[in-house]
Amino acid sequence: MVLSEPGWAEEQADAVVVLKNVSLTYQADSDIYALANIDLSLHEGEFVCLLGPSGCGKSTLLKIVAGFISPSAGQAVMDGAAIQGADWHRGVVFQQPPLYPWLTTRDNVRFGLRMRNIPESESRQLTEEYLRKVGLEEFGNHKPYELSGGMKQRVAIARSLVNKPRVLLMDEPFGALDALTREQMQSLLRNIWWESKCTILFITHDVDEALALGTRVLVMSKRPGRIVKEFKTSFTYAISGENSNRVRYTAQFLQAREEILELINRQEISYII
Ligand SMILES: Nc1ncnc2c1ncn2[C@@H]1O[C@H](COP(=O)(O)OP(=O)(O)OP(=O)(O)O)[C@@H](O)[C@H]1O
Repeated sequence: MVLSEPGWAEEQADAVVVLKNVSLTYQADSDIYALANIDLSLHEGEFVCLLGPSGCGKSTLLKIVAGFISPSAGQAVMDGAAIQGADWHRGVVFQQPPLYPWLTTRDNVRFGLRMRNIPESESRQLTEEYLRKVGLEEFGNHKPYELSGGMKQRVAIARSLVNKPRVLLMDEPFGALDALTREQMQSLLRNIWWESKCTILFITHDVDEALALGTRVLVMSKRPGRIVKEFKTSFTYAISGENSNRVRYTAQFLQAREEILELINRQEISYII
């Protein structure tokens, strides 16, 4: 594993999304400085995990990339054009999947395709393909209340992926799941990422999850959030192979884990002081 500080210049090549000197201030009773001077590039096919103390601006950063909010300063760009509003090229998955309770699994997955007026036969074929990919082909006619938490999250993932987005933005998608389901979902996501080659930005509070999935792990400072350290990682490849769990106990994995935890804890402590 190579450890290195974030470098703006070297990150420009083959970037899908670029945030350049982005800051975000929420206008509340008093101004809330959520993000400060963020320089970040997401490259084609990367799996970038974002960690940091609670309230440091992770979701804010993701919302800027999604196009839900605009930076107060700086630029957010995708494929060379300013990000302006939400767009199906950037799929978003939240911790609590906002599924339509009155629609079946199949219709929830198809919803975005219908909005985009994709022809019926193509939409049907894509929906079945993605239901299969997330292992829900037998639950197409179920309503959300008939599904477990992990299954609902599978629907949310399929609903985003069915649009074949170039970028998938995930805000603590497995945070509410039990440990076993969480590991199964990580494995499912890793396979989908590998197969689809889409670029993923993934927020988590779980250092092990970030190291097990990411090809790059970014650690943010306390608010106003800045990216303070970047770890290039490749554990995800080994974990996808045989004897996967051994990787989690290797010296490299444990060292990276300790370093990241120490960085975050340092931020949390100085935040309290
Ligand atoms: N719409 C808003 N209006 C005002 N302040 C906001 C708004 N959204 C977020 N904030 C504030 O901005 C800061 C960053 O919030 P954000 O949700 O981005 O942090 P986070 O790192 O994702 O937090 P957590 O890890 O706890 O989910 C927090 O202090 C939060 O209270």
